[in-house]
Amino acid sequence: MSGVTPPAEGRVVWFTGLSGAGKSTLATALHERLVARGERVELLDGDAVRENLSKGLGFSKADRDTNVRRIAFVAGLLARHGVTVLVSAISPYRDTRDEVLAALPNTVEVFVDAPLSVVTDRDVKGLYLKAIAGEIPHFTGVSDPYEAPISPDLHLRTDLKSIDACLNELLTHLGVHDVTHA
Ligand SMILES: Nc1ncnc2c1ncn2[C@@H]1O[C@H](COP(=O)(O)OS(=O)(=O)O)[C@@H](OP(=O)(O)O)[C@H]1O
Ligand SMILES: Nc1ncnc2c1ncn2[C@@H]1O[C@H](COP(=O)(O)OP(=O)(O)O)[C@@H](O)[C@H]1O
Repeated sequence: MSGVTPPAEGRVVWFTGLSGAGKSTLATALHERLVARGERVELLDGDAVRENLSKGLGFSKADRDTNVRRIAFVAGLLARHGVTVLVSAISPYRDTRDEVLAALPNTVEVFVDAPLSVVTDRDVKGLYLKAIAGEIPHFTGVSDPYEAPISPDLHLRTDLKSIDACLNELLTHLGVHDVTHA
């Protein structure tokens, strides 16, 4: 047997919340900071995942659950090799979220939270207007459920705090002493 020590398991930081709540913004900012520190980190973002790993899936409960389980599977493979994995996905169903998080190592569940009125005003992708007009069926928060985490590791109110303030909370929670932005 060789004496190569396997890397310690990586963390999985799982961002959940409504469309437009700020998951991608915060996950991308955190990714940037961790990369700058030389950490091995990968971002699994809802949009990119749906264009590749989950291409063809829709937004029924069954399809969303499949999407979330696929993301968790890949996150687990990466984490096993010492990679920090940042997941950004609405992941609206509590039972599925709890199930996949329980099976992953070193998880941090981040509830990225802003009221529906705020995300509708932001309407980052112009989808809420269409969803409210009935043009997008099963739209989370409008015509499909979002089940908020009951006791997330971190609860970030993005309507009350700036991006920088949220990012600092994340870094503090992860125990990251940010030398690059001191
Ligand atoms: N019906 C419906 N409901 C919610 N979201 C919708 C829908 N149709 C398309 N979109 C766009 O898809 C993005 C959400 O994909 P996710 O993979 O994160 O969703 S899920 O976790 O499988 O529920 C989501 O992206 P984000 O805004 O980044 O959350 C939307 O842009
Ligand atoms: N504290 C905050 N954290 C994250 N995003 C914020 C915050 N405050 C305002 N925003 C804005 O909200 C929007 C969130 O969009 P996005 O990150 O794409 O959301 P999601 O990935 O959850 O769909 C962006 O335009 C971002 O600039």
